[in-house]
Amino acid sequence: MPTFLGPNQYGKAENRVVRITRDGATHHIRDLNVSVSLSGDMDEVHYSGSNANVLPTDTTKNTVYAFAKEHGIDSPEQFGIHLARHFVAGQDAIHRARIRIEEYTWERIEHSGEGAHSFVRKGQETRLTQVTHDGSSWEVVSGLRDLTVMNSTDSEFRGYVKDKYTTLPEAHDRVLATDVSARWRFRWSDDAEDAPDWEESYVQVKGHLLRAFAETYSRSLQQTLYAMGARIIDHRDEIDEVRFSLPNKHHFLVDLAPFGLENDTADGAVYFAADRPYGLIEATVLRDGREAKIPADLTNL
Ligand SMILES: O=c1[nH]c(=O)c2[nH]c(=O)[nH]c2[nH]1
Repeated sequence: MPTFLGPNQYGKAENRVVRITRDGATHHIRDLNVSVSLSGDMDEVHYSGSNANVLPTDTTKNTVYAFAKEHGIDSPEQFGIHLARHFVAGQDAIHRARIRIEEYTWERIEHSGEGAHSFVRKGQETRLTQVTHDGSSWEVVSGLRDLTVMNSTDSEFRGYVKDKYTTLPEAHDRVLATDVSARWRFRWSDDAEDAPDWEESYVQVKGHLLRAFAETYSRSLQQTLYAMGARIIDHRDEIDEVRFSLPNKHHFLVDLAPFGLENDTADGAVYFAADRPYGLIEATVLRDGREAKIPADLTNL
């Protein structure tokens, strides 16, 4: 045969599942986007069209909804683990399952009426997880995207390389803003070990990331990135690796001199918030002795 089949996977992408739990008049929402990718003995479906090993993608979709009802959704990670285990353990031909989940969070609307069943979608970050299972080992990489943060001072950028094309003035006091996209890999990889408390872990990791952003006097976004990753690794024993992709959301001082106005950071200034181009700062922070496994390009995860 002049050709042969390379890596392949299949499944149902972007199953939108909303699970309401009732606790008397108080309701709880979990709102997920779940993508299932399966791989294994799938040569024949590609070569000859035999579907003998193919669990339909439609069935994988149904499984997501049935599991949400039967088992509930304690955390995106736990839900992903449950699904991955089911597909690999339940089908001889399926050797590996990868479950990707995005979670959209809802905040309770405080009001003086009856019941606790009104929510407003939180505009902040999207929580993410990816669970991969091959029948024996696990990889859980969680994270977030679109967590927009800004420091209105305590940031500078100077002392950089200058060549004949450099025009950027040194900044002694600038705005530092970014949309944080981060992924962190858990050490847990074996059913036999105790799994982390996924909910607690997420809240704590996000808190450390934000506090490191706020508390680091920044000489560059690179330095701030490292401080955020190092703080997570230092405080969260369950995590071995953190990867960031941080667009530098540039805020340029507007030239108001033509209008006889000084525009100086020292007494509060007016900025032009540019949307593109943007600096893009990406790096991984690792626990000593560990290897980088999260893909360099987070759009692939
Ligand atoms: O924090 C920064 N890092 C850079 O590498 C860089 N380059 C640049 O033009 N501005 C900035 N800011």
